[in-house]
Amino acid sequence: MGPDSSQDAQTVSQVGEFGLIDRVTSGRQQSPGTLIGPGDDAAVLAAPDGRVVATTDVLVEQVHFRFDWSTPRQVGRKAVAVNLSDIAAMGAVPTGLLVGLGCSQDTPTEVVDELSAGMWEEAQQVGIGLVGGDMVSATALVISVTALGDLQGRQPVTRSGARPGDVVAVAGRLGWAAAGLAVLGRGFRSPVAVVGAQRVPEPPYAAGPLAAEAGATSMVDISDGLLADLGHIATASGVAVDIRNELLEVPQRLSEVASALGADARHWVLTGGEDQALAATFPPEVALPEGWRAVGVTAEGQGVTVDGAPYEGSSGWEHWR
Ligand SMILES: Nc1ncnc2c1ncn2[C@@H]1O[C@H](COP(=O)(O)OP(=O)(O)OP(=O)(O)O)[C@@H](O)[C@H]1O
Ligand SMILES: Cc1ncc(C[n+]2csc(CCOP(=O)(O)O)c2C)c(N)n1
Ligand SMILES: [Mg+2]
Ligand SMILES: [Mg+2]
Ligand SMILES: [Mg+2]
Repeated sequence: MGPDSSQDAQTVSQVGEFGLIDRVTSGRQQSPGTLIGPGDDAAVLAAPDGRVVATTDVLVEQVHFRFDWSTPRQVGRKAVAVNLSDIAAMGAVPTGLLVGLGCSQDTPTEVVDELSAGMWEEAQQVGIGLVGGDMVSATALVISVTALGDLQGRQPVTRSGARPGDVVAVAGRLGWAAAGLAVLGRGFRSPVAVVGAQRVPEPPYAAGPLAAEAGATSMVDISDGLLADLGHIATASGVAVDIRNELLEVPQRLSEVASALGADARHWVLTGGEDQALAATFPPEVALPEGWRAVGVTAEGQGVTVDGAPYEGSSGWEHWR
């Protein structure tokens, strides 16, 4: 953390808006592409490629995280990770982050310090920094992260380029965060791996640019569920997607948690969000890049099926549903 502008302060209202901004911005090492960082009316980042990739995801307390389930540092990491995975899903690398934070006046300054520390931790995994943001009073704790990225000369990999006959592949974990959500939801707080996955995703950041270089025809990150997010590729590309159960590994760890809870591990793998894995389609002649595994195929048609049949039940998370 940067220097404490008010050593004995307990809440954000005692430090004030600008004190809070000082706390989270001072003493931070920005990446060399940051021409102007926090402190002016806007940041200025180098855009080596001439194009800028931009994405925003908002996280709300009680909807996306709970402080009795996760520490503020873990929430900070997750808020950044879910945005960095969207950059990766375009085949880009991240260049900088902007963070909007809303919190009530009695929020302990330590919570903001730790959120900020978590965001910086995740940002530094990919060598970037927080170049700006905003702080406002709010009735619920809300975090809005905007990530910017660079395509490094590659074409963006959209959701709309899949062709019939492509191979559907994934990189990263599937179902782990959903299993962790089930564990936490039943009141267990044990630090098992799946709970760790729900608290802090580990998106396969490098797999996005690798897929783009290998010639992926479409790509998406899995925030809502494999079937739900492949549905966006199916719709945008005008193809049918079929997931093959025999290709879809259900990790032993998930099966163990599922049998302890009386749940279905395969359902978590097919429909669980928040692992921020990547799913992409590749022409059949392409060798899958490192970290990618085939899970299905595309065909003429529409919609997403599992072994040729529509999936019974919800295919993933949808707000307000
Ligand atoms: N309020 C909005 N105004 C304009 N565009 C929006 C708005 N909300 C979402 N979008 C756009 O709609 C598209 C789909 O958004 P969505 O949030 O579902 O994607 P995502 O961020 O990949 O998924 P998730 O939020 O589950 O991580 C994105 O291109 C997003 O920028
Ligand atoms: C307290 C609590 N309750 C439920 C969940 C589960 N959850 C929330 S949002 C989401 C999908 C991605 O969201 P978005 O589409 O906004 O990116 C999922 C699976 C959670 N993480 N924490
Ligand atoms: Mg979104
Ligand atoms: Mg996404
Ligand atoms: Mg979503």
